[in-house]
Amino acid sequence: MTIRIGVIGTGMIGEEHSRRITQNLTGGEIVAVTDVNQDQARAVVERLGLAAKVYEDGQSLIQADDVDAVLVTSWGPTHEEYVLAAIAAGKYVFCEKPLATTAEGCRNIIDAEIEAGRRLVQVGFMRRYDSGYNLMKEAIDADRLGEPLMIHAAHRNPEVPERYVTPMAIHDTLIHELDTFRWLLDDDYKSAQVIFPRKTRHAHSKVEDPQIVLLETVKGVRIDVEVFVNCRYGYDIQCDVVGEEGIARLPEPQSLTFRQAGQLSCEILQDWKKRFNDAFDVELQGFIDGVAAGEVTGPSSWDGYAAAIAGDVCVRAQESGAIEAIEMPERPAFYA
Ligand SMILES: NC(=O)c1ccc[n+]([C@@H]2O[C@H](COP(=O)([O-])OP(=O)(O)OC[C@H]3O[C@@H](n4cnc5c(N)ncnc54)[C@H](O)[C@@H]3O)[C@@H](O)[C@H]2O)c1
Ligand SMILES: O[C@H]1[C@H](O)[C@@H](O)[C@H](O)[C@@H](O)[C@H]1O
Repeated sequence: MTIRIGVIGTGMIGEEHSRRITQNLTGGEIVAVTDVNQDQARAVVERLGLAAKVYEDGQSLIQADDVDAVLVTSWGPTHEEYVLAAIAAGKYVFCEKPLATTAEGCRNIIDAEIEAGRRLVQVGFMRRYDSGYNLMKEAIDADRLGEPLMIHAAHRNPEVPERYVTPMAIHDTLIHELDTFRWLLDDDYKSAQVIFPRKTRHAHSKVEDPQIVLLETVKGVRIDVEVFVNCRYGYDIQCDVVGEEGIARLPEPQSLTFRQAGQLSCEILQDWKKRFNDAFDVELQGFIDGVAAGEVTGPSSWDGYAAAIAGDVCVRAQESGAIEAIEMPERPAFYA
C-alpha cells in the first residue's frame, strides 16, 4: 500500500522531505504540492521529477480525494490552519515544528483531534530520532548518570533571514530544546527566564541575538540554553547532561579529522539538513508506516502543546526580564 502524500509549503524543508520520501524512504509517494509561491512549487516538482499535481492552495490540496496524508512545511504561523483542516478532513498530518506559534493555537488542534476521536497528528520534533540524543536518553533511563541535575546546551545557527524576529528565537529555534528536554528527562517545566547578553553586530535590527534561556523543571533540574542564531561559524547543537554520577555529552556529528598544512581540523556543518539528515529519515519513515498501519505514534499534538506552553512563557520572559512561572495542564487520557 502506497501512502499518497500532499505537501503544503515547498521551501527548504518541504523540498528536502519530498526528496527523502521520493528517493530514500519506502511506502510513500508525493502526489500533490502547493506553495503561495506557485513557481516554487512547480520548480520542486520539476527538480525532483515528481508525478505531482500543483494545487492553488493548501485547503484544496487537503480536500483532494487522492491525498491520504498531508505534510505541513509552510511557515510556522500558517501551520494551525492547515492542521485543523486536515483533522476536519479526517486525514493524517505531519506538521513541521512548531505545531502552532502559540499554545492557544496548539490547544485548538488538541481539541479538534480529541473531537475526531483518534490521533491524526505527528509533530516534526526530529531530535527524538537522532542517534546521539537516543544514546543520551538510554544512559539517563538506565540510570548511568544517577539523577540528572543540570543541562548546559547551545543552539547555534550561522545566520537567519530578515523575517526572523526576537520571539522566533523561542518558537522557531528553542522549541526543539523545549521538546527534547521534556522527552530526555521525562519531566515538565516550572519556570523560565531569558537574558540578553551584548548583541552581536551580525544580527538584524529586529532580533536580539544571542539569548540565554534559563529553565527549571518540576523535578528541579536547571537548564541553560544559549540560542545564538548569527554565530557565523556553523550549525552547532551542544548538550551536556550533568547527573549525580557523571556527565553525558551529545556526540559531535561524524566527520573526518584532517592533519594538513599545519592544522588539525574537522568540518563544522552549516545547516540542519546534514546535521539531522538520518533523524529526518527515521522520523518520516515512522510517519508513513504509522499512516499505513492506521496509527501514528511519533511526537503528538500534546508534545507540540507542551513545548508551546513553555515557549509562550519564554516569549513573555523575553519581554519582562523576570523569572516567569510555567503551568502545564493535566495531560488528557487521550494522549497517555
Ligand atoms: N525540523 C527542523 O529542523 C526544521 C528545519 C527547517 C525548517 N523547519 C520548519 O519548517 C517550516 C518551513 O521552514 P523552511 O526553512 O522550509 O522555510 P522556507 O521559507 O524555506 O519555506 C517555507 C515555504 O512555505 C511557503 N508558504 C508560506 N506560507 C504558505 C501558505 N500559507 N501556504 C502554502 N505555502 C506557504 C513559502 O512560500 C515557502 O516556500 C517552518 O515551520 C520551520 O520552522 C524545521
Ligand atoms: O527552522 C529552523 C530549524 O528548526 C533549525 O533546526 C533551527 O536550528 C533553526 O533555528 C530554525 O530556524
